[in-house]
Amino acid sequence: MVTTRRGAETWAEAAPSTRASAASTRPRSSPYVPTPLEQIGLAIFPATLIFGTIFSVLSPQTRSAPYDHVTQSHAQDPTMAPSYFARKSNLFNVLFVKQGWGWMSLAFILFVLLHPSLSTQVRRLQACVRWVLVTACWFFVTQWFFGPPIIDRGFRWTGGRCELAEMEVEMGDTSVGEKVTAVACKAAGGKWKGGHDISGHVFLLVLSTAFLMEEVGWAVLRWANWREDERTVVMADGATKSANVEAGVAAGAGRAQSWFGLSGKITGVVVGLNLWMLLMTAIYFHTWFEKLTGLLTATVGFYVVYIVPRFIPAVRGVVGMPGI
Ligand SMILES: CCCCCCCCCCCCCCCC(=O)SCCNC(=O)CCNC(=O)[C@H](O)C(C)(C)COP(=O)(O)O
Ligand SMILES: Nc1ncnc2c1ncn2[C@@H]1O[C@H](COP(=O)(O)O)[C@@H](OP(=O)(O)O)[C@H]1O
Repeated sequence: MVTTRRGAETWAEAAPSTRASAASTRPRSSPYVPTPLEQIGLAIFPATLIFGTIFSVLSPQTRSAPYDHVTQSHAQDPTMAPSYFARKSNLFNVLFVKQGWGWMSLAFILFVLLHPSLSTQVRRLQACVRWVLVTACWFFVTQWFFGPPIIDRGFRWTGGRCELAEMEVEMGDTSVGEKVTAVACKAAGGKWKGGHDISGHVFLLVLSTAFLMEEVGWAVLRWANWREDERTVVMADGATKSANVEAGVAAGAGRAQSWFGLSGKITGVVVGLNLWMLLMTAIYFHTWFEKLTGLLTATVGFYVVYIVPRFIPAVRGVVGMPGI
């Protein structure tokens, strides 16, 4: 907790002049990189992946369970799988992650509609624009990108193929090999093998968690004025200023009320489940490199939606910034 000269006051209770002088002496964060607070939040993702990967190597139960490199999973038989969470059929995977974008979107919509910090139509609209952008990113990477999604295109560019499709190509149907996706291949009973398979689970779980952390985190921090907003932005004249100069509502407007509200708490549950399932993917599925590329792909989406607007004023004018 940050205290003032008198020692007993919290940062939020301090006089505005005290906070202003502290802010002016504090080094400014760069608009080109996440703030120190965001860096702490984002570090959770690589830390979870590293911990899970190390755990999978050290755990005798996990190491001794048979692993299939084509399906990127351990034996699925309940008597042989190292854990309930090592099975693709586990309920958290089937009902939660496989519908993960839907759950994240539901939590977000509830937050936009119910949380008092998003009191104006402009704030709600800009939050929805950011959702459309991250949803387009998810859609292009995992569902469709003018044909097969980016994950499937990457798989084929790196030499992967559907074994069944290859057979058909040999029989003269050359169009099949070009059009096939992981879903189509598996549905046709083929084996999707040989390429680099970016982890869709890592991508989805990281991007949707980072999205909720940005949207709910900054909105609640400013609403409660629990901590000084550290974000900086590049203005149209090239000057770098605190993001507060563009804020429509004073920080701390909701200090006397419930900070998170029901919708913020629901978001917390989705974030908690996401992180748990990210850990399970880290322990039981994929190679470390496929998890890393899942993380990097999500990081690109995060950077475009949340950091780029800070240094391109025209983009910021359209998408806004959470909590501002
Ligand atoms: C030409 C311009 C086109 C612009 C297109 C813009 C984007 C439009 C998006 C339209 C759809 C939005 C709908 C959003 C509502 C939903 O949430 S959809 C319902 C829920 N579905 C999911 O959440 C599916 C999530 N699952 C996955 O993404 C994948 O299953 C996976 C987890 C990433 C991995 O799958 P595997 O099979 O395990 O590999
Ligand atoms: N945490 C998890 N729990 C259960 N299954 C998981 C999982 N993480 C990944 N998987 C499974 O591992 C495979 C590869 O996942 P992805 O590429 O999305 O990261 C998928 O198999 P299926 O496609 O056969 O369902 C997926 O369901």
